[in-house]
Amino acid sequence: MLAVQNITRTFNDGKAGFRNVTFSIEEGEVIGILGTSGCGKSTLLRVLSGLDKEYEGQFSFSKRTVGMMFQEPRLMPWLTVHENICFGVQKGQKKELAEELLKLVGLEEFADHHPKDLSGGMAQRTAIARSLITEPDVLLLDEPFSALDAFTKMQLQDLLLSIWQNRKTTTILVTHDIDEALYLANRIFILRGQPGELYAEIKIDQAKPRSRGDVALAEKKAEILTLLDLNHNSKEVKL
Ligand SMILES: Nc1ncnc2c1ncn2[C@@H]1O[C@H](COP(=O)(O)OP(=O)(O)OP(=O)(O)O)[C@@H](O)[C@H]1O
Repeated sequence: MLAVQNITRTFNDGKAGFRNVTFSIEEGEVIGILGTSGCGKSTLLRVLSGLDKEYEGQFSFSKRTVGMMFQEPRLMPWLTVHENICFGVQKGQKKELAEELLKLVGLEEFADHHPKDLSGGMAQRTAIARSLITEPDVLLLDEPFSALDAFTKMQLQDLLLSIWQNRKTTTILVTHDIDEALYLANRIFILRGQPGELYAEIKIDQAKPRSRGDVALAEKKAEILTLLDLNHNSKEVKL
């Protein structure tokens, strides 16, 4: 579905956002991208989305309709929920899909509300529905739930999971949340350094839905923390 070969993004000031990144993704996979702040995760997603064309190296999609979602919902304040979902779609088109998506994200009763009348979680639900209206082959999600409280976040992770179970949309999820990546991803890529490079890949074989308290996932979490240099053995802490 996606083959990325040795791509690097260097900015005008000569600094690279990330470098020498190579990977490939199969159709229907959910890929989590984890890495500490500033290692180039958002930059990588911008390149893959086509928003940023100033990169070296190559990547190709075998199919390519991309849906994108960001940390903040980026809704048009003067449009209703329904109109926001259909934004960019020709008038009168995709009517049934819009209704289906409203139901899917649980906002049927709020279709005529404006963004100012929505909670943060409802606004992100609207953004999820909007990213799906083009029926994308791949969803690119840049920390989509990181501004939400813990409970809303878990609800929306479950919503994303049910969307994936229904549609098997190939998904790349950039996140700071290791538990989120472990809950949703088939593979997790760890970026490290500044500029970031692909440092490790962790495969998560557990079938979905997964239990958030799964012992095997906890072991993977410890492995990831070690890879990120964040798993400090208490014996080594000097006071
Ligand atoms: N337009 C730009 N011009 C110059 N440097 C940039 C630009 N955009 C990003 N960078 C730099 O590229 C590096 C990677 O930034 P990026 O936002 O991709 O990191 P990130 O891993 O997504 O960080 P965070 O997790 O904090 O969102 C940073 O050092 C950043 O300052």
